[in-house]
Amino acid sequence: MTAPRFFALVPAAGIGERSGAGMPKQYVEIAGRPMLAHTLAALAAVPRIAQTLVVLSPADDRFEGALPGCTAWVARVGGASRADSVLGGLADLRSRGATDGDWVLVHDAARCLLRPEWVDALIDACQDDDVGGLLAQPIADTLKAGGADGRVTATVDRRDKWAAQTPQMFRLGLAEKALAAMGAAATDEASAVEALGLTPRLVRASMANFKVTWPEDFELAERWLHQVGPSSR
Ligand SMILES: Nc1ccn([C@@H]2O[C@H](COP(=O)(O)OP(=O)(O)OP(=O)(O)O)[C@@H](O)[C@H]2O)c(=O)n1
Ligand SMILES: C[C@](O)(CO)[C@H](O)COP(=O)(O)O
Repeated sequence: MTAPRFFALVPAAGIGERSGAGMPKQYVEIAGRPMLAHTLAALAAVPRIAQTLVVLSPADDRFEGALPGCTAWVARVGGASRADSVLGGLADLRSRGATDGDWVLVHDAARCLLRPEWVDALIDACQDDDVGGLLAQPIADTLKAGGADGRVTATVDRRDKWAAQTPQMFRLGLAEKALAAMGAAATDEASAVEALGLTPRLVRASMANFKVTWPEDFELAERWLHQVGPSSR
């Protein structure tokens, strides 16, 4: 039996509506480079990852101009939801020779502060696991549930709560089966795997691995990137 390989899959087919950027947020420049370029550079710095596949929207006309010379594989198979885009990417990986037993690390294009050492920590923690797992961060704030009127409806016990991040690492066959069963309702791979009755492993990362979502997040990401410095990207 051949050893499983590790592939990264970066869904980058979103429109970035909440960011207010007026363009897909993965192409907004942060510290002089499109956000997507930072994300791919972090994954390229992980020697155990055999190859990274970027999933773009079929209508994407920015990628080649924004990331010239990019050596990642590209598949224009993005769908209406993140889950659809990931499923399209998994099928593309399969068409390139990946098999059920290979590991796939799905990572949001929008988490551009990823550090290679967190990816290594995830792989170390999960490569012998029966299920797989994800980077995550224990909740540090008191958690409130809110109603449509903008008022608190409850304070939620935070003691066992984690904020799910990416990469999320599962075997190709399991990720495909789980996402196909749950469909667009799956906001991440782990929730789809959980719906099959399995328990993904939580691997602590850092708050710095946040997802650029809102307009103010671009400046925050830029500040972090300047602190980390270009040499480690
Ligand atoms: N149909 C979609 C929706 C999202 N994504 C990707 O999934 C990641 C996480 O999604 P999110 O942060 O929600 O990005 P957007 O969907 O672009 O943002 P918004 O919801 O504000 O429109 C992003 O890298 C995004 O490009 C995708 O590939 N295909
Ligand atoms: C996958 C994810 O980043 C984990 O926190 C998140 O679920 C993506 O959610 P979004 O609503 O598509 O941004």
